[in-house]
Amino acid sequence: LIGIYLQEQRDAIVSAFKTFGFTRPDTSASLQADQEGKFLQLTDVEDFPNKPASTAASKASRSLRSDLAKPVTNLDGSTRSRSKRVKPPAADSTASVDSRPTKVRTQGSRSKSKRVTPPAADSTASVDSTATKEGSGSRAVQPPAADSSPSPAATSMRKIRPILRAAGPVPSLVIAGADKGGTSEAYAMLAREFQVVDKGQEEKKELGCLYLVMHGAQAVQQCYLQYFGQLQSNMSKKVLPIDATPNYYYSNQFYARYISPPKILAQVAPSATILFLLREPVSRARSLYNHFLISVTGYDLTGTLEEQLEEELVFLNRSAPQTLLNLFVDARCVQQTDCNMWHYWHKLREKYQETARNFRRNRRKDVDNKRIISFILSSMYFPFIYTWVQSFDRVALMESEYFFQDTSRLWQLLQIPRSESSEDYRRPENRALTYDATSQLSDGIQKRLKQVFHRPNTLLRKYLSKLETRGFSVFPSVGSNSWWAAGDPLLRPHKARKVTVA
Ligand SMILES: Nc1ncnc2c1ncn2[C@@H]1O[C@H](COP(=O)(O)OS(=O)(=O)O)[C@@H](OP(=O)(O)O)[C@H]1O
Repeated sequence: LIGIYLQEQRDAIVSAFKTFGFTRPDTSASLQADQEGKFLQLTDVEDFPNKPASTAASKASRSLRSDLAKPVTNLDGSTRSRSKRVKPPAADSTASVDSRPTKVRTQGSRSKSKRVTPPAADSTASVDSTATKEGSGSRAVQPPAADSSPSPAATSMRKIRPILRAAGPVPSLVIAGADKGGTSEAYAMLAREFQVVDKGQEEKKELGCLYLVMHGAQAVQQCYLQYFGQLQSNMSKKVLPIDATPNYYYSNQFYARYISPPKILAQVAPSATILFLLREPVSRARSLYNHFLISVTGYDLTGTLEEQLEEELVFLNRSAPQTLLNLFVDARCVQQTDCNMWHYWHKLREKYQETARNFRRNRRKDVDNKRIISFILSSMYFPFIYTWVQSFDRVALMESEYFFQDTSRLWQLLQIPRSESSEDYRRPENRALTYDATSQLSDGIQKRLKQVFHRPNTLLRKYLSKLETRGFSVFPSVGSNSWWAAGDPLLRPHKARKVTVA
């Protein structure tokens, strides 16, 4: 932990130096370019360090293993065949977990005195249909057959298959984004098929354990222990510990400038699969706007969607954010070993809050310090995806629109045997909610949105294509018809309808 802390501090100091224009000689050329606001050539994306994420993940896991005194519970017999044995948590250590209130606990009712006991070795059914019995009742996932030149499909299977193995009281699957990308439906489909939290826990889509990132990896791990500590198959269902908190990908609530949430999560759950459902940015903005308009309080949401977007576009076109934006959008900073992208991201967001508040103050008197939602920045997916891939080698990505067309594609993506159910798992409010005229966008703003998303979407497409060749699951394939293949948001024609709330 001291090592991580020192590394974070070092990143912070170097980032601060860069922000103020002081650089080390070896990075001065790129910073010079940054400050001139020049974009990297697109070809540079292809030159992104092809650092195998597994190295990062295993390094992170190694460091946590030595740091965390408390061993994790093994949920699946298959892990017993590993050379390293995982011990169940001691009863007293569990008590200390439970006695420490966390932010997450306040979100739902949790039993404070719950003791975590190790599940019976054979109680958890392996999810993998290829699992075979090994030894006395323990189950193991068969390693993929060795192939000399794996096809992308075969490689992606290899990447994804480990999802089917529960590896302790930590999530096997994290649906990390995007909010409004269809994550509730994806979660509901999985929760219908699998036991997702332990029986004493209320089923909850967004566990939010990573919100504790400021308190370190151990706090995150302890939070998961509450949900998954006693996770066992209830016989009718197989086990798949899931955390589906869709704004993890851009760390909505962390404000942990010098901490990389994916890095911390990789220390806690290095073998987790990270799923992203990426919705076309403008549809996402529209959906987000309606969501906040109708069911969320505590944010300063005024005016129509167009007015909100206008504000953000004006901000993004100013010269000061441009420099930050270029650093952020290109994920250029991530390519330097001494730079933390999250620093630029949070700075950018903070500046937006400040600027938008000033815009609003000029128009009306009653502006307070409520948070202001950004509809554009968080849909610039590329830098986020990039940093997540640096920490995890099991990442699956699907275009939301592709998922909406046929939700059973989720089973394919995750290599889970197909479910026959064709139920609509959408939240009732999502099913009943329709947009009203306040989400209409003029041609002028659509054109400007197209421009602002051109660069991030192009980078995303290039990067996804690279990931695909590296064997990551990307659905649909980057070559086929998708909004990211188009390079620009599709800006589909949109009919105004009456708002009805269920
Ligand atoms: N099958 C299917 N077909 C079409 N649209 C679908 C489907 N499943 C989910 N959705 C739409 O996804 C939006 C909700 O996304 P999330 O569940 O990720 O939202 S949230 O972030 O958890 O609040 C929400 O979008 P909007 O209706 O545009 O707001 C849902 O309607």
